[in-house]
Amino acid sequence: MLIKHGINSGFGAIYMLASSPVLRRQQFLIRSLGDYSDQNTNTHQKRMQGIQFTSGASLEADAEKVLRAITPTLDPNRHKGQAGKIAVIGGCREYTGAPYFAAISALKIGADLSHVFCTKDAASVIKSYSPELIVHPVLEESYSVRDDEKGVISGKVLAEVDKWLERFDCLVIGPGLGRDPFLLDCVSKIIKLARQSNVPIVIDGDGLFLVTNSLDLISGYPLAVLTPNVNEYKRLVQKVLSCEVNDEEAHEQLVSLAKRIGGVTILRKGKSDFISDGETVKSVSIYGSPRRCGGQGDILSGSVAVFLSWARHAIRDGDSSISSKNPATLGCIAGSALMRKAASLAFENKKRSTLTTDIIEYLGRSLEDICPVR
Ligand SMILES: NC(=O)C1=CN([C@@H]2O[C@H](COP(=O)(O)OP(=O)(O)OC[C@H]3O[C@@H](n4cnc5c(N)ncnc54)[C@H](OP(=O)(O)O)[C@@H]3O)[C@@H](O)[C@H]2O)[C@@H](O)CC1
Ligand SMILES: Nc1ncnc2c1ncn2[C@@H]1O[C@H](COP(=O)(O)OP(=O)(O)OP(=O)(O)O)[C@@H](O)[C@H]1O
Ligand SMILES: [Mg+2]
Repeated sequence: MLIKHGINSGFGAIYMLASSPVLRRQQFLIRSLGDYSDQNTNTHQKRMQGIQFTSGASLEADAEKVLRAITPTLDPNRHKGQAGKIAVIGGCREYTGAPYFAAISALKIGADLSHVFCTKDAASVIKSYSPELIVHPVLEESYSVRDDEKGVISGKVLAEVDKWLERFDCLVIGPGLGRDPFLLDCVSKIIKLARQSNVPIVIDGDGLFLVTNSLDLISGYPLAVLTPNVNEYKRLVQKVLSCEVNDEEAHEQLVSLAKRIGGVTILRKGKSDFISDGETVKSVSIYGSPRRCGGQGDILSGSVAVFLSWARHAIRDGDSSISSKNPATLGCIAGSALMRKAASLAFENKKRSTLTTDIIEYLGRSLEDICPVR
């Protein structure tokens, strides 16, 4: 309706409104949904349009449909690893919760193996949270490395990660990583290696601090997903677009941001989550939880990693219910929806005392409600 209204407003009205944010927004929506109106004229294409534009003029994604399309069936013929091998690069002296939340969420959703590459101090703590995680104490912070050893140690860190890299379906870089310059320098090299091997990467937390200051690391890599919260988004907009966040033209700004970083996918977290790959924008507004305890973004990053991997497989298998060819946007839609559904179930039960670990306990049931195991 919004679009028709905009088109039929008459030239005079359009002319008068030419500079208004409302009209610019309508024009943006028309551009963004261009494919949709083209498809409307062709019933076959319309039937085949699948996921991407099922909500008509609304930006709201049909997240349940995405979840059903990409979640693999539990097939007894499959072997360990085929449902996903995820690695989280994060965890330092200060933060051990964040990498744990991301890595355990990946397993609870259905990945087969979840690794964590962290500093030595963090490793035994993370192992003690869960025997399910495979923890590599390989990262080093400046305080434990002499200046003259830095080259050698950096080479060792890279070699340790490289041994495993091609086995992973997706890396999550940043939860609880910290901001130590030496450690971040090693992580920059890990990102370069991942790109060379075409391994998808979800960048969150301190990983966003790193890439915001070194955009070349991810620029032009379509298998990169950025999951900024309010602060992280503000820093990205300032750095990339050299302006402030503009909530009146939020969608246009998000699309421009993703485009300017060369078509990476950005999931802007907030009251509603907004997702863009520089071409389209989609929202996920499923009711979540009013509790804002720390760690929910970490659940999201681990979830997006799993769903992105599954979406890649579904697209490769030619699943006809998937019209989008971008596994990154599908992974974001699915991860966002599942996280919000789990948060709402946890809140129903625990109210004000809801914690991140409670939400993690509802990931399995939330997915089961949408895609029951057959
Ligand atoms: N258990 C663990 O191990 C966890 C570890 N984590 C890890 O911590 C690292 C840093 O990540 P981060 O999220 O604390 O950094 P960032 O976003 O810069 O926020 C810093 C401060 O900004 C503020 N602020 C926040 N939101 C705001 C808003 N909407 N609007 C306005 N202000 C807002 C607020 O401070 P306030 O202003 O309230 O004092 C907030 O404290 C990273 O590695 C991450 O993975 C987390 O994952 C949590 C669980
Ligand atoms: N106001 C809100 N209402 C409902 N859900 C929200 C709201 N803000 C964020 N969320 C949801 O919570 C999840 C985490 O977003 P948040 O902005 O808290 O990330 P974060 O700050 O990176 O978290 P973390 O503490 O893990 O670092 C996202 O899935 C998002 O959809
Ligand atoms: Mg965060």
